[in-house]
Amino acid sequence: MSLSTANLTSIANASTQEDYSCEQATSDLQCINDRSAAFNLQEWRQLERRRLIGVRKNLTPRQRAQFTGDISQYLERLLGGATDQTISFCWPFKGEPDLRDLMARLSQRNNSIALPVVEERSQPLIFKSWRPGEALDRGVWNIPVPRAGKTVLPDIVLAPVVGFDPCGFRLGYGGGYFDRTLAAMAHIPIKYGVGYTISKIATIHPQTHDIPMNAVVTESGVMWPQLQQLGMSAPSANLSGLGSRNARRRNCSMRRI
Ligand SMILES: Nc1nc2c(c(=O)[nH]1)N(C=O)[C@@H](CNc1ccc(C(=O)N[C@@H](CCC(=O)O)C(=O)O)cc1)CN2
Ligand SMILES: Nc1ncnc2c1ncn2[C@@H]1O[C@H](COP(=O)(O)OP(=O)(O)OP(=O)(O)O)[C@@H](O)[C@H]1O
Repeated sequence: MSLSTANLTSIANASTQEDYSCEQATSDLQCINDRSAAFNLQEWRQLERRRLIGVRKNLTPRQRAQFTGDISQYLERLLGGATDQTISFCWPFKGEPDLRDLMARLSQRNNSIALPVVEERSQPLIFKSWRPGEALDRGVWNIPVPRAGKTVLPDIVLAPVVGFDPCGFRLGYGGGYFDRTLAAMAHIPIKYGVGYTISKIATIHPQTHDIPMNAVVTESGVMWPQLQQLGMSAPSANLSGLGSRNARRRNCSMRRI
């Protein structure tokens, strides 16, 4: 038996409430698992993505501009001292924050800007260097990609979020591209999620392949995941398929520091 769309939607809605904790979300999932072995996490994620992109698209142009300005400022402060760093950004897509001005400012300060390219579906992304003003081509999903940049490995990866949770896990568009890419990189870059506060949910129900961000930057500030003490009323292992690599990140809060 699979869960009805109405049930999934009510769980998705409940999980957006501020006082709805990771623990609560996990025990709800246990409940669902008890009732139906067929709880479909992929289906749940798909619904959550659709809902969160809808919420994001409902921001007014004025709100979006205001939030984007605040996010850029927090990011600039966070990366302020950066020189000689390779920083990957994303060309704005589907209502993501538009960080093109920040790309230009950081580029002027001797950093290299890179943009991700989907060379092959379901494979890691590659990053190509790009300077503001240089030619772009239309890539997969029509997202602009550098025409002539060389392939680089970023020191800092800025990853737009469709959703994020207090443990710093992100939900993207469902291709698994950032997770695949980060898993394949020989040297581990600093990873910052970038998005709006309205995209925060109680948990993305992380799986073994999900790689958490070091911090998530929103218009409210730089949010750092804080792990709660282990062993505190942690439900039994293996809920929602949480792999051992991510098992420590079950119960977190986020702090602005
Ligand atoms: N601005 C930006 N550029 C980016 C990313 C991103 O998150 N933001 N990516 C980060 O990875 C890569 C592109 N990833 C994407 C993955 C899926 C879809 C997409 O639209 N997918 C379809 C179907 C998804 C599905 O399989 O269910 C859709 O949503 O209709 C778009 C971009 C590289 N460039
Ligand atoms: N390292 C990996 N190796 C192989 N498959 C992976 C890896 N990471 C993720 N995937 C697969 O990609 C699919 C989508 O993953 P997920 O739901 O985490 O996407 P997402 O985080 O929303 O997307 P994205 O990372 O592109 O923003 C899943 O089926 C998952 O198994």
